Amino acid sequence: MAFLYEQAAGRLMVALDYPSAEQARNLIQDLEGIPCYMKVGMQLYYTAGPDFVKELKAKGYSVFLDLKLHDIPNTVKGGADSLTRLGVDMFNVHASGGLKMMAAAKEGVLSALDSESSLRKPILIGVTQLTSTNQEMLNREIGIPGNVEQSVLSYAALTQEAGLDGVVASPLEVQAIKGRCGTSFITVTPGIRPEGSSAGDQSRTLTPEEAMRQGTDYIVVGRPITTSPQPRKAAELIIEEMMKA
Ligand SMILES: O=c1ccn([C@@H]2O[C@H](COP(=O)(O)O)[C@@H](O)[C@H]2O)c(=O)[nH]1
Repeated sequence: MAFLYEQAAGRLMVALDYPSAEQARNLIQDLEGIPCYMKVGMQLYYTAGPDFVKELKAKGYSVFLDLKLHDIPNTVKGGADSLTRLGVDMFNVHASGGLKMMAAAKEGVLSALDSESSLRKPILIGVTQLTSTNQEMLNREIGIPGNVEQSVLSYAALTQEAGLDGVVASPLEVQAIKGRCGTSFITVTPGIRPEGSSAGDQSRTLTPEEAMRQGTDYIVVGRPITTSPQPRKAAELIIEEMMKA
């Protein structure tokens, strides 16, 4: 049972979307002992920076740095080099940046690993279509024809061609991605909403149990935990649901 619990908890990524390190530390203290992944996004990173990532690593957490790099290839290569040296366990780039940009990110990872033997290789993934994007937005605002799943699949295939390890997508697309790219191609899925919780700005959602049943590797959960009056209980309930799948 303890093994199953640890396995499930290790596939839960808690999104530390806070405006200050202090607020993030309060949640981390509340979740102490739960062996989950911690996800640092732009809000926290822009204020707390690399030192906060180092603090999480010193506490023993696996860290997903969700900065979604998107720039010209040379710049992304430099960014990827820096993030690999920082020691994050996972980071991402936008697949819409294209094949060369994603390949450059991988080159950045490899150049850092070549120059410092103590570094570990981070998992590098591509963002397909944001889980807040719906069909109408995709076609009318973003200007991509076809349905969301087709776009997600074509970005997943491009990400794999660039040599990356997996993608960020909605749990609704996991089976199609695994079917196209293989089961070892990693899926990281935000857009997770336990029964009865508000979707907010998310469009393509499933519950934790449903997402796990789709075969996803990691689920990302922010507000259902961070805005709960009892964050630890919310996280424990999500892990219980994950274990049911
Ligand atoms: O397509 C994407 C990519 C990243 N995210 C991030 O995941 C969390 C989700 O937070 P919730 O509060 O559970 O909605 C957040 O940090 C996003 O930046 C995403 O939602 N969708």
